[in-house]
Amino acid sequence: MALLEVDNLVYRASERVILDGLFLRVEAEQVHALIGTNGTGKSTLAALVMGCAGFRPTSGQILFDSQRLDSLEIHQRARLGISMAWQEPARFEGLLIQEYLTLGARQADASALLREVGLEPDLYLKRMVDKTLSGGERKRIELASVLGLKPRLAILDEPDSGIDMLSTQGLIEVIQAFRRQGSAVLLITHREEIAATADRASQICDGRIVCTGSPATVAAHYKNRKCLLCDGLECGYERT
Ligand SMILES: Nc1ncnc2c1ncn2[C@@H]1O[C@H](COP(=O)(O)OP(=O)(O)OP(=O)(O)O)[C@@H](O)[C@H]1O
Repeated sequence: MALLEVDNLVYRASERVILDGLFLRVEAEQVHALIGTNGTGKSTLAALVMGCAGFRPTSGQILFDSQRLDSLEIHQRARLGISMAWQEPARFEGLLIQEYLTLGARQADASALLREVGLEPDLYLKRMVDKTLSGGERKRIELASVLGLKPRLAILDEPDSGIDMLSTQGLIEVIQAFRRQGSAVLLITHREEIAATADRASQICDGRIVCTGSPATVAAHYKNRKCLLCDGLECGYERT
C-alpha cells in the first residue's frame, strides 16, 4: 500500500474541470516528481492533498497511509505528517526566523536547518520572517521549516521557481536531506535536473496523470509529446 494514494480524483472550480480522474501513488520514503506544463493542475492537486481552505474533491478519494483524508482539515493532515512548502511562501510578520523554524518542531535545531538550505545561521536566526527577506531567502526558510517538521510526506511546490531561488545543487541537497530523514516527497518542478533526482516521476496533463515511471522515462515522454495539452490518447496514455 502506497503512503499517498489518489484515486480517480475530480476537482471542478468555477464550472471548470481542473482535475479529471487523476490517479497517483507516492510510496513511503520515496521522492516522486510531478511534472507538466503550466496550468495542468499540479498546484491544485497539492492543495487538495494538503486540504487547503476551499479545496475539497468534487469526487474520487485521497488516502494517506490507508486513511481517507476527505473530512480532515489542514491541521489534522499536518498532524498525520503531511507538510507543504508553497510555491509562494507566506510571510509571518513579527516572528524571528529562529522562532519560525521551531514553531511546529520545538526540538528542531534551527541553525542546522538553516545550514541545510544554504543560509548562514549567524546572519539569519535573529532576523524577522518579513518583507526584508528576498523571495529566495523566504523560500529557503520555508523549506527549512518543512524539513524540521520531519513530515512523512513533504509536498514541495516548485521549490526551484522564480529568481534568486536555491541553486540547483543546493536544492538537490535539500531533497536528499528529506530522503535521509525518511520523508516521502511530492516534488512539483519544471526543471528536468531536479526531477531527475527523484525515485519516480509522473507527468500530469490536462488534469490527469498520463505517464508514470523513472524520471528519465517520464521526462522523455513529456518532451516527445505531440501536443501542449493532450487528451491522453495521442501520447498512448493507458490508465492502469
Ligand atoms: N478557482 C478556480 N477557478 C477557475 N480556474 C481555476 C481555479 N483554480 C485554478 N484554476 C485553473 O486551473 C488550472 C490549474 O491550475 P494550477 O495552479 O493547479 O496549475 P499548475 O499546473 O500548478 O500550473 P503552474 O505550472 O503554472 O504553476 C489553471 O488553468 C488555473 O487557472
